[in-house]
Amino acid sequence: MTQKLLITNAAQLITMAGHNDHPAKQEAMSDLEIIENGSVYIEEGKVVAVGTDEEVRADYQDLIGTESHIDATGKVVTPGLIDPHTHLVHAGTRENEYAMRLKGKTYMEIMQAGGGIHATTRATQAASHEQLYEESRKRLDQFLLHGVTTVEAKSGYGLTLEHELKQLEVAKQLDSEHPVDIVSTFMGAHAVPIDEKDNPEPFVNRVIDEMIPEVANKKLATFNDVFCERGVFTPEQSKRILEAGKQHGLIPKVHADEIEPYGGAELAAQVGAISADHLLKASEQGIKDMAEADVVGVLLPGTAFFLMAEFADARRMIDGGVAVALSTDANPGSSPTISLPFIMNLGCLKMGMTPEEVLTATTINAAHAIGAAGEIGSLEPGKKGDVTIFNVPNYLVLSYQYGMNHVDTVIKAGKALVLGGQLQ
Ligand SMILES: N=CN[C@@H](CCC(=O)O)C(=O)O
Ligand SMILES: [Zn+2]
Repeated sequence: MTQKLLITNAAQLITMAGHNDHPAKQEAMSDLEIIENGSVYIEEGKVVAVGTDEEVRADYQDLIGTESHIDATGKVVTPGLIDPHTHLVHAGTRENEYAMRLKGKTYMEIMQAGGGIHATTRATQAASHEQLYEESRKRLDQFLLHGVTTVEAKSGYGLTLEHELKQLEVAKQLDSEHPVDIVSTFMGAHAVPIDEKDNPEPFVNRVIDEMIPEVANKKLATFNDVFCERGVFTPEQSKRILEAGKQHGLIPKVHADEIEPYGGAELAAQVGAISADHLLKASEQGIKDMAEADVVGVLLPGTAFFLMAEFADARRMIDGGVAVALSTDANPGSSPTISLPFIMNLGCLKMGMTPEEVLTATTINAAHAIGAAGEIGSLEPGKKGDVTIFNVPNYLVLSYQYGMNHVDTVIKAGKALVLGGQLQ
């Protein structure tokens, strides 16, 4: 039987149409392409028709009132939200470090003393494939309940070939078994193993000579990411790792200028990265380089919030011509949340973004940050039938009422998986 779904009469249908070739920049980030009293028809997982209720309803009258009909009267309909930067697959939590930070220890001090990423690495190495799968599956359910239909997921808590592969294989299995789509990133260069911290070169060489070829050979990742930060990987080491990935078809991404200005944004532009992420301390030159090289700036305000750091200057980046996307950075150390709607609140309240810009940043621009704008990120004929319906009368309420989950319905490839805020 043909799979059909008709969504009718949304108070606002936010389509985000028209930005498939390039991410939205500057004024275009405010261009939501809203249809009032809008309807969408999805068939076999793909969007077929988008328009006013009058236009669309006429062709699909027979579905009204059936199981294949969702009445969105009084609600806001958007493309399924996309989270373009997560550390989804990991074991355990680090609330003990949170308590230490509240007493004055810094994130980097904790990491350099063997905690931080190293603590989660120990837990992730010790966890079985099944344990990691189960922990991560629960997080994916939470993402779905918060309106997210696609996430990027990084490795980087394995730090050996065996355990990096384990993380990526868990992500692959989740991608095929859980309705939320996963796009994978290899991040073997997330930290230098603590017992090698005084001599990182052999580890850098293992990432380049052993891990990257094997990950690429097994087709376990699309992207290759590196934590370019003082005390972690230098710009020179990062560049070697990213160039090596390119040789094996892995597209570069950079954890850039998170703790201090370190040339990460400049490096992302130089190597042709698809995105540079964090950017709290990005330099003027780095922002200029990113705008010119079309590197998407993935901003993670949850991390600044949770590390009690100064927020990235989204306003300066958008005005300077950088296409901005937003993400949770979901991870156990610097941003233990899966709430993309809360990240949207922070985008407005702490980074100078407008309600229109944060919607663009979590839909079409987020799709561009993971190279998926041809398939997701907007509601246009031919795209995946991924839809989020919010129980609010207009989109301004989403960024105005903060810390709340207004998600009512989530549709993945034409199938309703969340109804009335509940997983089905
Ligand atoms: N900054 C580097 N990596 C992660 C944090 C990882 C962790 O603390 O476990 C991030 O993006 O914030
Ligand atoms: Zn990260």
